[in-house]
Amino acid sequence: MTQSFIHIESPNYLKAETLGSPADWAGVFGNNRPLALEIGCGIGDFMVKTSLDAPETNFIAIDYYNKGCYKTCRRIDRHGLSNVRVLREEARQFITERIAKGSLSAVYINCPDPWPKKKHRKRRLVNRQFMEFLRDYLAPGADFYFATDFDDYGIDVAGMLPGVEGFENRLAPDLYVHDLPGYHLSKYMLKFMAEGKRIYFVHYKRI
Ligand SMILES: C[S@@+](CC[C@H](N)C(=O)[O-])C[C@H]1O[C@@H](n2cnc3c(N)ncnc32)[C@H](O)[C@@H]1O
Repeated sequence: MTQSFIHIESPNYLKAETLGSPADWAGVFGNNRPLALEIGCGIGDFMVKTSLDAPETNFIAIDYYNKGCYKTCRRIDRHGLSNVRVLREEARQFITERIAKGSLSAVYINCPDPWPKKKHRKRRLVNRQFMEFLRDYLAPGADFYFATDFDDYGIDVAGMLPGVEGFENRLAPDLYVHDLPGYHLSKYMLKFMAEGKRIYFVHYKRI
């Protein structure tokens, strides 16, 4: 069955091709506040809760899922949020083309696709190569958050990050925790927790 493409009519929905490379985010938001990015925002529930907590931060929420962007925009608009913009974009391409190096104050990745089959693991978004790529776009002191319900993905990322230069573990001596006070729970986290699964939270700082 083919899914119909939803046209998104929202003042907070942007088309990347209308932006510069890198984009002028201060111009987009009309201020020079810190710039945070959520990759794979899904339906936008985490983004709404997180951006409501931090009105002094500008947030970009991206997902390459059209319906997710639509739902995220609906939520953002309903809450009258002016500090979030949504784009239907693939993470690596978007960051490369639209984000200035050293400019992100935080990156959030919640429940990225786990690609559970061994032969598909190389398709996972977060690995050493991705972290070395992302490192250049983070400002000094920027936060990196990763959360997954998938044991093997959580343990892999938690075990890989200490070996990536330029990051400091904010949860040390733990490599990950199953409860991160103050961090909002996303739709997928809640779904997996209801199934009795534990979430692996990882939190690093760019040094
Ligand atoms: C399992 S869902 C989780 C959604 C949400 N973060 C949550 O926790 O409820 C993963 C989402 O990430 C998006 N996604 C996966 N890889 C992506 C990429 N490379 N760039 C942008 N979005 C991506 C998918 O389209 C999907 O909406």
